[in-house]
Amino acid sequence: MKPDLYEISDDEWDNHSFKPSRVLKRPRSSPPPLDSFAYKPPPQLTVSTDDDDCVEITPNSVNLDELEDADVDECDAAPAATRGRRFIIDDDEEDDGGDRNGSGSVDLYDIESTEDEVEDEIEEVDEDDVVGRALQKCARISVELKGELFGSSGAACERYSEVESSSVRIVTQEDVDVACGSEDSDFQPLLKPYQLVGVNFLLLLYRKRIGGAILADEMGLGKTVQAITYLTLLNHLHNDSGPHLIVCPASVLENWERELKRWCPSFSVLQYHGAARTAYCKELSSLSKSGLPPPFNVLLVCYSLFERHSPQQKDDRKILKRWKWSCVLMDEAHALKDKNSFRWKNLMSVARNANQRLMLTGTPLQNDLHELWSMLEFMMPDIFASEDVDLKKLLSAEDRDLISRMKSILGPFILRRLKSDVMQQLVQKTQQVEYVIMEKQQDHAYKEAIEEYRTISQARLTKCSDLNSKNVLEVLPRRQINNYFVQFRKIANHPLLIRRIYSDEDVVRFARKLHPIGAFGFECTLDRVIEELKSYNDFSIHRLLLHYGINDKKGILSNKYVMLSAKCRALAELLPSLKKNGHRVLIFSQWTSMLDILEWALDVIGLTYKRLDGSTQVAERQTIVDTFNNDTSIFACLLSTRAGGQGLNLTGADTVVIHDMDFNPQIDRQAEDRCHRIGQTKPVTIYRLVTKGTVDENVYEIAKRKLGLDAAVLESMEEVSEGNMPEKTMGEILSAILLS
Ligand SMILES: Nc1ncnc2c1ncn2[C@@H]1O[C@H](COP(=O)(O)OP(=O)(O)OP(=O)(O)O)[C@@H](O)[C@H]1O
Repeated sequence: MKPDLYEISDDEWDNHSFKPSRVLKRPRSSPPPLDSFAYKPPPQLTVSTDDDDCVEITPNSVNLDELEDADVDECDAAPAATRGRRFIIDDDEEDDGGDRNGSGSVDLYDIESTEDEVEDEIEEVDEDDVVGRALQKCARISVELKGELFGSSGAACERYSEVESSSVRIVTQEDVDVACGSEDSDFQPLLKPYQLVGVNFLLLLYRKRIGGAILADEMGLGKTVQAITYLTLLNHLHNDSGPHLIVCPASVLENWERELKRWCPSFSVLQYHGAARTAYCKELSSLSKSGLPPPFNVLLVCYSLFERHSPQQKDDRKILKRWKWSCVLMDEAHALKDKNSFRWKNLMSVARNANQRLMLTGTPLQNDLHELWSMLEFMMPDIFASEDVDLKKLLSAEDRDLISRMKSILGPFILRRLKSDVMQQLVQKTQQVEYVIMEKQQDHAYKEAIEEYRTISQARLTKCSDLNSKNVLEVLPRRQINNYFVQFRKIANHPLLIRRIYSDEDVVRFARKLHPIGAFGFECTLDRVIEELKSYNDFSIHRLLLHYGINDKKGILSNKYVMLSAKCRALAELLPSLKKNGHRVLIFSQWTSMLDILEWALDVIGLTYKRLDGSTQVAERQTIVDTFNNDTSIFACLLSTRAGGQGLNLTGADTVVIHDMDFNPQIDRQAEDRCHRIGQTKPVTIYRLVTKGTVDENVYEIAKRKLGLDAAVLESMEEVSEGNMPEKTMGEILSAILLS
């Protein structure tokens, strides 16, 4: 079965390409803190808010020819007028009334003729400078918007509490009560104060006709709730009842529906996935073809609808493109970090004509600045269009001036609050790195792999006699480097993830037994079965033998084999003591086969658990979450980092074990925050397992370095220092192991 959005199967691991990261050097001068809606003191600007304060942004349509996807049809050819956004500085139009075409009584003037003071803020840029041009356009709106956000009072609002009083100007909790309340329900829609600021931020951008926004609060601070309240208020204040399109990972579809019912009971919501999709697709198709409005206020879909090229998905997307969406809302919007992906392009072809593209993500900066740019381009394609320019080259993480400029200019479009800033009452989160030490068998397996790969590398090196290289990148093909690295990671996690116990002779013997019973299908030849089994790891062979009840002198493995790994042994010590002290645990791994082994380990240790990964039926996922949260007799929940790490509320646990870390630390951060979020009452502890003396340690170093970039762009600079780990790409790491 095709895995879910981010699920990585073992096969895909083999093809995984790890991107090298960059070292952040100490900045020449510290960039300012993120210039955000919530925290920035008012700039000392003299922006006029007199009449005529309207800016029209010149449409800069995305080149449709770039979309390779056959999806692009007549629906994409939106009139230019709908692409350009009007930005109104004048705030006295209380009856904005959903007039989002810029018609009505407001006067407009061209962006080129803004105030002199504004011009002073904007640097001259070269015409060919894509990034500079975009930032220049953005700066114009940014300057105007800042003036609007902080008012003319000039009152400083460094801290959240001050922002609360100075910025909450459009709606208050009373408005939320009226808009979200329902007579049929006891539910009290009470927003936390910072959430009220968030809803006001979104409403302000809507009223200013800014076509996009990023709500980037840290995970678990209630982005879903703020976004839904915002949609409710659009209906209540602006008579804008949609239709809205919400795109999210499969695991959180149910949660969205549930939260929509609670916070927006008046909306009709349709989940367009699985059985519901089959039931509604004809009806929706004929309604949209006839130009009739959709029979819902909110349509909930998964990202997967934009990823594939099946006729069914193409039809679905055609339906979506026929309607004009008010707000297209992307949850876990870092899914749009690659503007060359089908997902990005297909979703853009639906979202382009929406009034607003609202992005929710707790981790906006995943790896590099060009990924952030992809999101920005999605959010406001008119401004951030980069055509076919290679952004990777333009957006260097080492360009401190660029980072500083981006932070300052993007501030008004991105609202990011950290838990430490807004929720002093949120329980403490403690991070712990557990270095575990391999015992004999695992250590041998690791050393054997080093020897084997070293021999191959040295042989290659000798062949290229003119090379006296110390870099495997010059000696081995990229794919082989990836494979070696993955093999090292596997052994560091569990030696059963490679084949070492079962010899080729064993495999042939098992194949002779499995072939006649059709274990691989009766049409499969014996040779093919042997070939297939040879590619299996020890654990997979063991499981197959177990399944078919095949045993001989060296057949099914005994339970002691599951404890061959240092990590499993560490868990065998840690978990029972956690249980004894009343804790409950989420255990994350990136590999589904590792989760299988962990199930075995938990059985051996004698602990109860649930499991959720990409192969779990979407309809079942919320049930698993609810069962785990409510049934305290279940001690652990095993999750794949990709399918289980996003959006889920698992506050039933207070401890997280990251069994194997990701190169991208944001993925692990997402996982940690499944239980460190609103609703958590106990202090949370995160354990990261790192196998000593293996590439695990390098992965941990790389992850730490990437977090430094995140801190530089989105947070304060405190975390970035010269003490960062030395720059070691995967190639360099392998060079050190294999060519030394
Ligand atoms: N004002 C509130 N009142 C009651 N419950 C709330 C409130 N705000 C958020 N919650 C609850 O807190 C939990 C976390 O909220 P939510 O899922 O919206 O966070 P999030 O920021 O979207 O997280 P993630 O980034 O992980 O998706 C949810 O169970 C939600 O119902």
